[in-house]
Amino acid sequence: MGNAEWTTGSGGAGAAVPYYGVPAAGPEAGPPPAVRVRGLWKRFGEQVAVAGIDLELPAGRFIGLVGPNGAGKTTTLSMVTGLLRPDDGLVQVVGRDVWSDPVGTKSRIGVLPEGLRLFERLSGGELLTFTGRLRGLPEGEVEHRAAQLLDVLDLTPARHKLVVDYSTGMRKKIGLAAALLHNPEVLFLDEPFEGVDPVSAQVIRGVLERYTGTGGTVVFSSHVMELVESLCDWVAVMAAGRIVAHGPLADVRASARSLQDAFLALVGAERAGGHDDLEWLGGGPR
Ligand SMILES: Nc1ncnc2c1ncn2[C@@H]1O[C@H](COP(=O)(O)OP(=O)(O)OP(=O)(O)O)[C@@H](O)[C@H]1O
Repeated sequence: MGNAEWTTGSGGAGAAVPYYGVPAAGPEAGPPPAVRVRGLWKRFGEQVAVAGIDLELPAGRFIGLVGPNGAGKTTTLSMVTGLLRPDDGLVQVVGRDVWSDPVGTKSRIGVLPEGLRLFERLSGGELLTFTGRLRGLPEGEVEHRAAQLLDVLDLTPARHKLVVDYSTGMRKKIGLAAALLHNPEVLFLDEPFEGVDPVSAQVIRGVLERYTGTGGTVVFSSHVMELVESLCDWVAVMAAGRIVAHGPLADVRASARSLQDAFLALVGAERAGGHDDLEWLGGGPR
């Protein structure tokens, strides 16, 4: 382990959270982190979706937010990107308070949300033109960037096709193009590779690697540990509404053989094993 393990005091419930990165810097210590979250809570009725998390994600990294189903990843990303109002807590993105300065923040971020809703009756090309103009980009610049993004994402042949007729993977790619068009500082992606074929996944991956290689920050959620391990250099692990570990990939993985093993140890490997209650399944009585 590269850095000493220490506790953020996160969770609001007194939980000790392994943190493997550098200590939080004061306001005077250089550029702000891509994301800073303090005491973030969200409940849906009785259900606590996010239980008072603290989180600091450094800029310029490829960051994976991982966790089992229902861990609170989508709820967290929604609150961090200004799509869902927190019950309590502070969210800053590149030093700006998301909830007191939503317009300023949103001009600096790109978002590919879960269940992306697009303007179905526009073509892919029209969608990008519309998005670029909404973002306040000059017309010529929008056309230039849109043409390049369509080309890189293999969507040029489909640029005149209506979005409603796009496949799942094509929708992810046009959504990614729309999120990148204004060259955001931080890109948030909820399950960007879900339903995407391996060729398209490789294309998306190439675009994201180029983006982080030139200083952009990617924060994406995923269940696919192999993918996170091969792409990310920083990981945050969520379980039951809390951050259970975060830091550089190698440190979160620590001595485990893989991120998958470290993940199972962190979120409870016993859940992955015991199937004693299913004695009737398969060879049992019908
Ligand atoms: N709008 C909502 N109303 C009620 N409960 C909700 C709502 N959104 C999320 N939840 C609950 O909050 C918890 C966290 O959900 P969330 O979607 O954030 O998890 P997740 O980690 O993104 O899960 P998955 O990996 O399955 O997408 C779950 O128990 C979920 O049922």
